[in-house]
Order: sequence, then structure tokens, then C-alpha cells
Amino acid sequence: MPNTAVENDNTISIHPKKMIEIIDVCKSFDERQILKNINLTVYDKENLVVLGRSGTGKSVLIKCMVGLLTPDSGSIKILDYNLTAINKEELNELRLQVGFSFQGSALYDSMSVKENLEFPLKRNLAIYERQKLHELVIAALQDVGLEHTLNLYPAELSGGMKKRIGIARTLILNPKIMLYDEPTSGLDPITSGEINELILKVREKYNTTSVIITHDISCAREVSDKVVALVNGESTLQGTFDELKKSENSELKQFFNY
Ligand SMILES: Nc1ncnc2c1ncn2[C@@H]1O[C@H](COP(=O)(O)OP(=O)(O)OP(=O)(O)O)[C@@H](O)[C@H]1O
Repeated sequence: MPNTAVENDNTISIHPKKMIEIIDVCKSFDERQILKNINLTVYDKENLVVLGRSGTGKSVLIKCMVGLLTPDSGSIKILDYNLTAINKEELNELRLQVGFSFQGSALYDSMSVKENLEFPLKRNLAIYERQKLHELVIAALQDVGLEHTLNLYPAELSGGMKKRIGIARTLILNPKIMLYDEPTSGLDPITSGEINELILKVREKYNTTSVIITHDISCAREVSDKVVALVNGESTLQGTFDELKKSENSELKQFFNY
């Protein structure tokens, strides 16, 4: 993790930069409380995995982090933006710096891979020059090892390829933070392993800070610096993968023994 060194007389103190800070976030739907006092901090270039069973509120949490849902209480600070007091213009600025890789890849079926990748460049960065678009699309495809799919359509891609193209489409805007929602769901173990490698490669190349939402234990083990387990909507279990593996919490034990 890179640190900011602050020199003060003869002493050097090290302050890792906070990229995401979530304090006491609660969210309910009707009478049902999904998130209960969630607290977590993600530092620069850190990979935080949010681990939890289906329906524990992992996607609700990630949606709160990009302003798609509003928490009932608590605060969310991302980069220098306070999401609980953000205006529309600032939210748009923030969204340019936060790449959200959706669970289902969210590719447009009627567009080729090339058109899918050009879309955010045109819409978000107003880049229309053909040569520039081509260079950026090829570079993003090279990053995920899929240059040869340029003219294919989503229906012609495997599940793993779709996930990679979804990541390329997010990376093309050069975000500071990557949010991955279930990056390995529905994939075989070998393809999942390739996606895990890609997540690590993305961090190295782009210096991204990442939040990875998953219920895939192998993914958590491979990519995490830190893990937060959501159990009954609470984030009380936090630590490294090995620390959480030793937890006596019965739900977490079942997870690790699965
Ligand atoms: N917009 C919504 N309105 C009402 N209930 C919702 C809404 N979004 C999510 N929920 C509920 O919140 C709970 C948590 O959903 P969420 O999608 O966050 O689970 P998850 O942990 O991501 O599960 P999975 O691993 O299966 O994707 C579910 O019971 C879901 O029905």
C-alpha cells in the first residue's frame, strides 16, 4: 500500500490515504433492516473484499457507495466527496472516478465489443475522434487479453469473456476506485482464477483501490488485503483473510468450510 510520508523535524510519520470511509451506515427496505451500522475504511491501493451469503446486503452496500441507493443514516465518504451531502454535479464527477463492474457485466447486447467500449468514452469523456477511440479501445482490450474480440457481439462471448469486457469497459475511463460486484459468479474455477489475476493486475497497472463483493472464498483469498464479512447485515468481522478464517462465528465457519 503506498503511503504519504510527512516529515516533521527528525520524525517521519506515515499516513495511508483513506479512499473510502463508511461510518455507521444503516439501510432498510420497508420494515426490513438490511444494513446495520456498517463501518469500513479502504486505503489507497488496497483491495477490500466484502464477503457474505446471498441476500446479506452486499449489493445494497455497493449501490450506496455509488449513490444508486441512499442510506437511511450514517455517512459515506469516497475520495473527497461526502455522499450524504453531494449534489448532482459532484455525483457525476465522482462517478467518473469510480468504476462499477456490474454482476452481470451489463454489456449492451445489440452493440459489438468495440461499440460497448466506445460508449463510455463518448458519453462520459466526449471523445469522438475515430483514431483516439480506436487506440483507447484496443489498449483496454489488451489489458484484459481480449483484443481479438473487437468485432464480436456479447452473445458470441463466454461468461468469463463477458466479465473481462465488462471490466475493460470500466477501466477505459481510468478510475481511481474499482467496485467489483460478484466478479467470479457463474464461472468455473479456472476462469475464476483468471479473473482474480486480472483484478490484481488492474491494481498494479492502474494503481486502483478496489472493493470486491463476493461469496466466492477463493476470490476473497486470492485478491484481498482485507476482508469484511457481512453477517446479519453487520460488518463487525474485519481482518485479513487468514484472521477471518480463524473466526469462531458459526456462519463464517460454514463459509470457510464449504
Ligand atoms: N431496491 C430494493 N427494494 C427492496 N428490497 C431490496 C432492494 N434491493 C435489495 N433489496 C433486498 O435487500 C436484501 C439484500 O439484497 P442484496 O442484493 O444486497 O444481497 P446480496 O448480499 O448482494 O446477495 P447476492 O449475493 O445474492 O447478490 C435482499 O433481501 C433484497 O431483496
